[in-house]
Amino acid sequence: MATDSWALAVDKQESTTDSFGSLVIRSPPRGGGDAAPRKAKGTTKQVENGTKVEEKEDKAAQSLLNKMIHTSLVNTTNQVEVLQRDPKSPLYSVKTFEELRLKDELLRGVYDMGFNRPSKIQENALPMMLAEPPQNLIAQSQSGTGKTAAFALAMLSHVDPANKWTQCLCIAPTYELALQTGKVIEQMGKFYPEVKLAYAIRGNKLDRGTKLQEQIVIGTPGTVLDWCSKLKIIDPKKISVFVLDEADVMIATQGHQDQSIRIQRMLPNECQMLLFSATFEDSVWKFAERVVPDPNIIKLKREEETLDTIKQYYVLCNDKDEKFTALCNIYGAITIAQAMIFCHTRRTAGWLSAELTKEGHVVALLSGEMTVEQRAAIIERFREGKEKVLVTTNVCSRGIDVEQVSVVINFDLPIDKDGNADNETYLHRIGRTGRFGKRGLAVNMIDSKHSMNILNQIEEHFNKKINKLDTDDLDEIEKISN
Ligand SMILES: Nc1ncnc2c1ncn2[C@@H]1O[C@H](COP(=O)(O)OP(=O)(O)OP(=O)(O)O)[C@@H](O)[C@H]1O
Repeated sequence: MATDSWALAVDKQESTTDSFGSLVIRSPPRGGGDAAPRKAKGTTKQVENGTKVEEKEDKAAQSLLNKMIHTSLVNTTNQVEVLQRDPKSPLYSVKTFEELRLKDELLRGVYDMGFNRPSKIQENALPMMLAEPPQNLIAQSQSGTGKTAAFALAMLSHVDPANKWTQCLCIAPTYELALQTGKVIEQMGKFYPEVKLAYAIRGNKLDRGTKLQEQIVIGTPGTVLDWCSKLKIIDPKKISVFVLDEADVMIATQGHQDQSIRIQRMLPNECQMLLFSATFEDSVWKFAERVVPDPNIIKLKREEETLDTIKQYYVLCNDKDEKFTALCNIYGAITIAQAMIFCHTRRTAGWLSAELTKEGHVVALLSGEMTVEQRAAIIERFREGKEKVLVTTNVCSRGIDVEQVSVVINFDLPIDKDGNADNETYLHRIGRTGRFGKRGLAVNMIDSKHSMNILNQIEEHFNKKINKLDTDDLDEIEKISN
């Protein structure tokens, strides 16, 4: 992978940031008839389309939800691994936005958004993205770590506002994700009176041969491909920065992978290729290598979630009514700041939240048929402490980071599609508690031989014994909360 030509010259960065204008937005169509629905499907309704569709839609909805609910960066426990093409090249790191030598107008945009310092991924990726000659990059870091802001800044930095044609092209997997990213570019470019942004998304109909003047285009692969080829609205040969965002979601969407590669093939060799992903399984990596030749690689590793600070118990019950009684007993015996309760189906979640409400609890219910906006609003209310109990199915529970959650109840244990223990989901669920060094409590409700078997699989997987709790014995429950 090493090449002789690698040069990451920070002192040359100025040359990439010399001319800027303001950002004028070509607005996306509002509520266009063919706008993709924001509702997360992907559950039973989509069965006829097969499991791939389910996965795709959930991933895109989850990703959108993450974007909507992330207000702060996960900054503390991350480590960066930077794999550069030339091992001899220095690892550049910038500690302040000033050190990036951004144009003043861009700096103003950054500070106006409330950013004081670059996040880890920004600190590492931006010097590479702004280097001369342009460097290709594959970057992976979890959701909410500042990737979008990083490449938005890179695109804005590369644009020459005097040139009235599209110079930067960014593709995102869905209509909504493209809009969210567009918003970040709009905000960041607030102080640049000449730079314009256009949305290549369904519903934004332009005539064949229209010569687009916007320097930045954000869109979905299908429409971008049409604009570059059939409709000749963008001249791909004039693109100098190509960003592929959410690569992991992209490949889960049928057709997007091919379309992305077709777009990439139309771009000139010297075009800078940047690819971002929140996760990096093999399939993403293979795709990334096809899209980004000769890449620098940045991976931001999150510290492993650990079960060490979480006390885990199980409760033996015969049916869901007994599980509910056990739950009430736990609530009667210990003070719970906030709790998350996971159910296997929407039906159980709905039933449970109704029962808890009857008992006088203020309950929030989150389930798969809700729109992403509705989910984001519920999660926000829960984070603000307006409700103390969140009952949820698994569908939408990732990305919920609530510090005050002290108890996680697995009303139903997580299982994979083959009916075996879903260890990763278990870790993720109970990892909601016991954060930031606080001690957490996780209680698993067992109501059948099968669920006991699942629990045993989980114990074995994590090599950790889960003790039995007698919820009829109030003293015993009190003890576990100490
Ligand atoms: N340097 C920074 N300082 C403070 N906040 C920041 C900084 N960079 C980004 N943010 C904010 O952090 C949140 C997450 O950033 P961003 O959306 O760029 O993350 P992401 O890694 O792209 O997430 P996703 O994978 O979900 O797209 C946003 O609210 C953004 O405004």
